[in-house]
Amino acid sequence: MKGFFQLISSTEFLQLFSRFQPLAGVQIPLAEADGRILAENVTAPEQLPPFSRSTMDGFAVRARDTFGCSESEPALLTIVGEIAMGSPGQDITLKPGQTARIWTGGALPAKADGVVMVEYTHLLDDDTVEIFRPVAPGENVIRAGEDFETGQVILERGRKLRPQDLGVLAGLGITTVPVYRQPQVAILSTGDELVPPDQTPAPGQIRDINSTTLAALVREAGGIPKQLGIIEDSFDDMLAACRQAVADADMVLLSGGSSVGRRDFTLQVLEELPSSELLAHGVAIRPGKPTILASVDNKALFGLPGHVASAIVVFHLFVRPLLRLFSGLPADHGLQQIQATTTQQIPSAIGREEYVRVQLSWQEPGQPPLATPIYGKSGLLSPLVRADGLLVIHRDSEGLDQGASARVLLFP
Ligand SMILES: Nc1nc2c(c(=O)[nH]1)N[C@H]1C(S)=C(S)[C@@H](COP(=O)(O)OP(=O)(O)OC[C@H]3O[C@@H](n4cnc5c(N)ncnc54)[C@H](O)[C@@H]3O)O[C@H]1N2
Ligand code: MOO
Repeated sequence: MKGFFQLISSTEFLQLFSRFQPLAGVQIPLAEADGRILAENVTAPEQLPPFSRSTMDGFAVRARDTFGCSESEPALLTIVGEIAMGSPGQDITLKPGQTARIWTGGALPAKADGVVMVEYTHLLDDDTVEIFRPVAPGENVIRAGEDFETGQVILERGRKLRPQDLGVLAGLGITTVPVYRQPQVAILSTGDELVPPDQTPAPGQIRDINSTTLAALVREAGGIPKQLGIIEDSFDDMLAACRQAVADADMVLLSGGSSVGRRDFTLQVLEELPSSELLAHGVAIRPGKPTILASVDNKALFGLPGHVASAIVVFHLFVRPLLRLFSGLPADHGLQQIQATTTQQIPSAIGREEYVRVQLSWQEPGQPPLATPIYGKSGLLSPLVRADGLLVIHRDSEGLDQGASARVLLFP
């Protein structure tokens, strides 16, 4: 008799990922690097900024020339020039008692170490300025290399690039970036009852939901989804489709046909693929028990449960971590987690880790949010549409009392 699950724990399931490696690195244009994961450390090839710059409009000074000055006893300085924007400040060297006009972002003249804001000055004539407030050395100046020094590691491998990171790279003239290749994920739905969303189902048929939800989840997790459509419950069709999918993608998500139904070929198909290794068939979680994982070299094939909610839950718990591993990130779900307080008793059966869809309501600041379970069969989407996240109940627990504190994984 085929198809009895050999349930492993969610922790054991995640440990299976140790056999997979991140995808290779590729060089991409800086303009396309937002949100991508760095595949190498990046060091600064030069200083940023390359020269000391003023942060204010005013007068570049030798700070000690302003010491002790005030409204009643201004310092008198001789204006020896103006630093035009984009011109090298070092063309001018300040001698004691001298100053130069400067604008925000302008390059400091040689020997200058501070800038007096124009508000605290008064022009006596074209060559002489009164200074009413002293400045300390370094005041109103960003010194050369203050952001980054030459040779400093500025961004580390495994970092998800953010807009400010791209700004640093632009500032340093790094216009191609080494990032991990994004995983290509083939998505296949199986079932004779399925029709594409743009078709009207005949009696007994339903529209394919999982292809759409899984593609969106893949994209959100940093992968590139390829929807390959619906395959009928035929062993030969499924094997051919999977062979092609494995050849073209880094990961294959098959939904439906993972359970013990008469025509559930997923397991056989995954076992039949050349060089495939079945890693798991069944995981002790609810929903999501009939989840399959197989590998073909460094490629992963998931048989996800057909029930629409189960497929989403399994994606968050297992597909997301492996997509992150392929992308160069830690092999965890990467979802935000919070502690929440239950508004009612939540029963659970011993033996399977339970992921309860919950709606959160926020109390006063500093108080944990309240979590209210939204019950519904795993073939329904409405509970997930209303839910903010998944509350986790340990597999050895019979459930939670009202007012208990529990961990909630937040949907991205
Ligand atoms: N006797 C048993 N029956 C079932 C068991 C079990 O242990 N013993 N497990 C149940 C659980 S739990 C789940 S989850 C499902 C898993 O089923 P399969 O992965 O084999 O998927 P199917 O049977 O093909 O479909 C289940 C259900 O989901 C609908 N479905 C499938 N694909 C899609 C799609 N792309 N879009 C929308 N809906 C889809 C399908 O029509 C079925 O209604 O098995 C239980 N049964
Ligand atoms: O475990 Mo199934 O995946 O309930 O829905």
